[in-house]
Amino acid sequence: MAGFRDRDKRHFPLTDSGSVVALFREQIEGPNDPNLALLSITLGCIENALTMNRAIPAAEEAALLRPIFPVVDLETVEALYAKFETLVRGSVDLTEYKSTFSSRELVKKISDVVWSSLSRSFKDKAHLQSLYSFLTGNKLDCFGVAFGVVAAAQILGCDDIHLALSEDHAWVVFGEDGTDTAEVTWHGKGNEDKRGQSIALSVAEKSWLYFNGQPVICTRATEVAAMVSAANPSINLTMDSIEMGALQQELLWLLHDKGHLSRYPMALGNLGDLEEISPTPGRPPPLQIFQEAISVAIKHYNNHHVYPYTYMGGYLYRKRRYKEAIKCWAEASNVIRKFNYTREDEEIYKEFLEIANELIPNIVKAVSLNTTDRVQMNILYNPEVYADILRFYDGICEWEEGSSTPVLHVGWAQHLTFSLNKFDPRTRAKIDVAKDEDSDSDSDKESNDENDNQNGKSQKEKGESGVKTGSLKNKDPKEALSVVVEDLKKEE
Ligand SMILES: CC1(C)CN=C(N2CCN(c3ncnc4sc(C(F)(F)C(F)(F)F)cc34)CC2)S1
Repeated sequence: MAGFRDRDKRHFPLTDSGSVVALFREQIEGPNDPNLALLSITLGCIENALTMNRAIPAAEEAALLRPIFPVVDLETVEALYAKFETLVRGSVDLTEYKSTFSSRELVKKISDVVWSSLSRSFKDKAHLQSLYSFLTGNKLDCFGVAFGVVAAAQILGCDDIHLALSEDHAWVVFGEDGTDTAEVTWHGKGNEDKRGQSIALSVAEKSWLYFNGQPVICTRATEVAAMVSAANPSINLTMDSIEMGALQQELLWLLHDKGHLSRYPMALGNLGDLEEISPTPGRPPPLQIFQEAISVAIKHYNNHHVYPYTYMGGYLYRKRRYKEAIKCWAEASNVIRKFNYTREDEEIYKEFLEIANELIPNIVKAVSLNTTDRVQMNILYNPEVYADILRFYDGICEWEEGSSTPVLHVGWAQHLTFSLNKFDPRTRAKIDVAKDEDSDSDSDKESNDENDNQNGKSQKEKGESGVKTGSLKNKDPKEALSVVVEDLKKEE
C-alpha cells in the first residue's frame, strides 16, 4: 500500500533539480513501488512554478537575481497528497469489491471519482497532466485522467491496475493476468467517452489509435516514465523553461539507465528531442536514441509504432539531411499501411499530411533552388529518394484501402505531383517498382484481417465498403500515380 513514508519526507524541502532526481531515484530503486501520487504532485508543483505566470523574460528575472528553481516544501506536497488520499479512500468502499483482482466495476468507480471532480473548463491547454493540476485546479487532460485513475488505484492497493498507452490514447489494463482492458478517459474532440468499456471492441477496427493490440503496457516504473514524459517545459508558444527541460531530461536518463524506457519508444523519442536542444556530455547523440526507439518498436511491438520514425525523420529534416529524412518517412508509412484509417486517427493523419504537403515539398523546393550544393541537388537525380517518396505514398494509399474513412483528397495529389515532377525524368525512369510479389504488406494486412477472412471477407472485399485507391505495387509508377490523381480529381 503506497503511503507518504518518513524516508520520502527526508528529501524535503526540494531546493534544486538534484534533490528532485534523488527523490525519484529512491522511489524507483524501491524496495516498494514508486508512489505515483507523491511524484506527480511534486513534479507538477515544480512545472507549475517554472512555467506558469513567468511573464517576465528570463533575462530580466535573472537580473532581479530571483531564484528560479522553486523550493518544494513538505507541507505543500503532504497537504495535496492527503487531499487526494481522502478523496479516493472516501469515495471508494473497497468492502464492496471482494475479489483479489480488480473488477471492471471497480475500475469504472475509480474513473468516476476522478471524472466527477473535474471542472468543465478547457481541456487541451498545457500543464494539465499532473495530480498537482487536478488537486489545485480540478483540471486534467485526457492523459492526466488516465494517469490519475492509476495513481488512485495504487492508493487503494489495486496493484493489478496499470496504464496502457498507444501513440494518441491511454487506457488501463487489470485483472488476474492483466489482460482485461477498460477505457477510463475521453479521446479527441467531440467523441463520446467510452469509459468502462473494454478496448477489444475498438481494436476490431484495426485503428492506429488502439495500436491494433500492441500498446505500451506500463509497470509502476514505466508509469513514472509516462509522468515524466508528459511533463511540459513550455512557458508559452515561443519559450520553454530551461530548468524544467533539464529536469525532465535528467529524470528520463535516470529511468533509461534503470531500464524503464526499454519498452517505451515515445519516451526515448522525447529524450532524443531534449538531447538535440541541450546535449548531455557523455550521453549518446539524438540519432542513436531515436534508433533505439525504432529498435524497441521493432522488437517489442511488431513494428506497429509510427512515431519512432517521425521523431528521427523530423530530426534529420531539421539537420537538412533530407535523403535520410525521406527514408524515415517511407518507413513511417510502411507502419501506417498495416492499419485501417478510422475517424479517431486524426493525430496521425495530421502527421502524414504535414510530411506530404509541407516537409517534402519544402525539400524539393529547397534543393531545386539551391543549385550550388551538389549533394542536396543530387536528391532530384537520386532514384532511391524518388523510390522512397513513392513508398511513402504507397503506404498511405494502402492505409486508405479498406478503411471506412477516406485519407487522400485532391490537395494531396497537387503536392504529390509537385514533388514528383521536380525529379529528373531519367531518374524517374530508373526505378523498378516491385511487381505484385507476396510482399509483407499483404501478409501484414491479411494477418490483421484474419478474422475478416474467417468470416469469408477478404481484404479486397472488405475494401469494397471502404475507399479504394490505386496502390502502386503492380503498376508502372507514372501510370499508377495518374490513376490516383484522376481518382482524386473525380472526387473533387
Ligand atoms: C514525432 C512526434 C510528432 C513528436 N512528438 C510526439 N509526441 C509527443 C509525446 N507523446 C507521448 N510521449 C510519451 N508518452 C506518451 S503517452 C501518449 C498518449 F498515449 F497518446 C496519451 F497518453 F494519450 F497522451 C502520448 C505520449 C506523444 C507523441 S510524436
